[in-house]
Amino acid sequence: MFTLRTSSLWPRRLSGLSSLLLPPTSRNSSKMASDSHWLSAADREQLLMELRATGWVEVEDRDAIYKELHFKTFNQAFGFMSRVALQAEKMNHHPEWFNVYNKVQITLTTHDCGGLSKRDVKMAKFIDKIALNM
Ligand SMILES: C[C@H](O)[C@H](O)[C@H]1CNC2=NC(N)=NC(=O)C2=N1
Repeated sequence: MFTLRTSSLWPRRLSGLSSLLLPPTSRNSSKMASDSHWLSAADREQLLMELRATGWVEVEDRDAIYKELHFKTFNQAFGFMSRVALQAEKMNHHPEWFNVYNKVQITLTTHDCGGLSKRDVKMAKFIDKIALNM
């Protein structure tokens, strides 16, 4: 792990460089953090319109989106869930879901901010893409 040691004499004008010297994961974490913030009103309108078009609906009593997927077989449904599970781990963003045989019910929301964030949109688009290819 790379740590940047700066003395109190560190020239202020250079202090801004310290964030550039941090390993990329540290910089990305701020991006990741912004992705888990509540959607802005403008983003919300546009992004939810796109998701409604592919069958996502807004949940009534919470800031979340929901979709029900039906597959030909349980194996296809489980295979779909396995692929989504790997993506969820990769994104550190997990669906709330329920499976009975060939049916998968999915609710997406960001627990860290108590509502919808860009991560939910990214996960929903991933789910739509995977479901099409099952
Ligand atoms: C500690 C861990 O990073 C957090 O709890 C992650 C895990 N998966 C998550 N999934 C979802 N849907 N929302 C979150 O806020 C979230 N946070």
